[in-house]
Amino acid sequence: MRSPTERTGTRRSALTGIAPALALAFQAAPGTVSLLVLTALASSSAPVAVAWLTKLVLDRITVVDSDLFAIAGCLAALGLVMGTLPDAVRYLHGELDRATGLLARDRLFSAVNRLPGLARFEDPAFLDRLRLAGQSGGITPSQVVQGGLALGGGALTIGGFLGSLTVINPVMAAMVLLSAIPALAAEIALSRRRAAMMWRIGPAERRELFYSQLLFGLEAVKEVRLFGLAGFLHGRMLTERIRTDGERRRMDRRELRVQIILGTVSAGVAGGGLIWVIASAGARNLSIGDVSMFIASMAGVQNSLGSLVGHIATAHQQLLLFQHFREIEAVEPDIPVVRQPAPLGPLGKGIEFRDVWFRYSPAHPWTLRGASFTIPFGQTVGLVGRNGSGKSTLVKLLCRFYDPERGSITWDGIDLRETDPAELRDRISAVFQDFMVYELSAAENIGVGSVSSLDDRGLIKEAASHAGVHDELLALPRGYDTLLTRIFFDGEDTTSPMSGVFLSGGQSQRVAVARGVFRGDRDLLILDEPSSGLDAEAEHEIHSRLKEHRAGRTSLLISHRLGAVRDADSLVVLDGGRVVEQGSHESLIRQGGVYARLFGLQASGYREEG
Ligand SMILES: Nc1ncnc2c1ncn2[C@@H]1O[C@H](COP(=O)(O)OP(=O)(O)OP(=O)(O)O)[C@@H](O)[C@H]1O
Repeated sequence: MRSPTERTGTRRSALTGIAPALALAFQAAPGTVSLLVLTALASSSAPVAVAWLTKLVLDRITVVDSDLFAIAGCLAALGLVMGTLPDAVRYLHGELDRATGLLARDRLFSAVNRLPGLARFEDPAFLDRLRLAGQSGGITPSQVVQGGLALGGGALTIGGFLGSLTVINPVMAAMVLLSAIPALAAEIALSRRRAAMMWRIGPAERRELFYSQLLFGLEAVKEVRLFGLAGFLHGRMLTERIRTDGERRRMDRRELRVQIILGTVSAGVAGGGLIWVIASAGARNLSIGDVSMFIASMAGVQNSLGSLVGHIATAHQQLLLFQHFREIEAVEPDIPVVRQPAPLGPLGKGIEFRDVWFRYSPAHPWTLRGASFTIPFGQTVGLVGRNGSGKSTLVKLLCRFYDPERGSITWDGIDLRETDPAELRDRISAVFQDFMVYELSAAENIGVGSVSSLDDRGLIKEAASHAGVHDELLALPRGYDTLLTRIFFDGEDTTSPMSGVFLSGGQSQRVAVARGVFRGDRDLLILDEPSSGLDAEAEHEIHSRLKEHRAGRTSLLISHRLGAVRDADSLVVLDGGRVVEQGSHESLIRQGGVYARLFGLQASGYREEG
């Protein structure tokens, strides 16, 4: 038998979510919730009042007097209330949805932003949970309020009608009430199955989204067109959709079968009641008013019970999905965060990797196998090695996106595990290999390197000059205010200077370098392949500028172009997750090992061309 976690992706019972969901709704919109309670009271008592007033009218119809007109007046007023209330309720629910949606989103994103590392974002189950949490977080509180009000209001209506029905025929009243119990049980079971189904189809929905993004996105369009991948991806996307549709169809059919059975039971009870009431009226045991009251009560009880059961089932299903929201809110940090982190001062001595072992998960092979080396204060260390040797992984450990499984990385002797990740990152500037171009203006693309100085245009231009991209940005249609995008436009007219531009790969990389430079005087500068997309002249220029910028700063420079790192104070050669060579360019060349061989290969390529 499968565990609850396997079935619905969550271990908690739906009922434990009621209080947090209601609390979220009250916190988001207390006034709206109070108004909804009042409208629920009014709309649930109105049908009972209408049924009683109709009975009174029918019983007195033979004597037309002022009382009859007064009752008719009340009926008209009630009709008006019943006619307008649904619109008011709809509006109030809309308001509640918006308020809870905003608050839930705020809380969800705050919880995700609290995660210090990267591991959760690489975990498909976490991503599925995040998607369901995003869907349910905003809706569930409002659905639970709706369910609660339906429960209270429904109880009022049902109580009123059942009382009336009991006066006329207590057996029938009991039968109507009893017929609702299997309906409730069946609907609850169905809602649990639906929640489990939504968790089960999560991976297929994620894959479908991935294929559709490839088909519609700009990122893959060149390869998709050139390799003729559209049909292949389209087919994969439809296959995933057909798979999820199949699951949904099976669920809908199951629901249909249950609804037909429940409807038949309910119609049987109503039909039996009708036969009895007609027979009793024929035998003159019931008045016309009694008949009208019986029919209204029977219909009222059945309708109210039906909608009550429906609301409970919907709220139950939403509550099951709401557990994902609660689990994301309560998610544990993916790297251990100490309660009282060691204060991290400005780097004074250096950073030391000591016998660092790391793998991305126990299912993955070791990426680093006992790497040891030092980045001394004020010096530049060049890190080189074959593809997949673990260079970028070392950078990620240095930024504490993950912790080593064995060994340690120390900052002036303080183990990074003892530090606050935010404080550590505040002391680091980096240009990553897989740098970002944000859908923001050119100035903002540089300014986000240090958000507190986002509006300092002078500093932004200085950083752009350092990265050799100032003239290009100045020449854009709106200079530094031009959007760096091809997708989002400021205006309808895509030819206007308001529209965005798409920079070339090398230009984008220089903007990323400017962002790293703009971050300012941090203790450690990491440059992971900062010039991989640049032409030879630009590469030479940027390395000279970065060399100037690095002077006296502690930095880690990664590059496959060994000419760019040979000037580093020392070089570390990584192979298969181990440091295999260390030293200056000259000493490594003399050593005649991996570095000397790689350097020789690159140099010979240039010599032949020369
Ligand atoms: N998020 C991840 N999850 C699992 N494995 C990963 C992840 N990132 C990297 N790896 C694996 O770790 C190994 C080292 O990757 P890394 O990116 O550190 O190498 P690198 O030396 O920077 O390579 P390159 O020169 O190609 O940039 C590779 O085998 C890679 O497949």
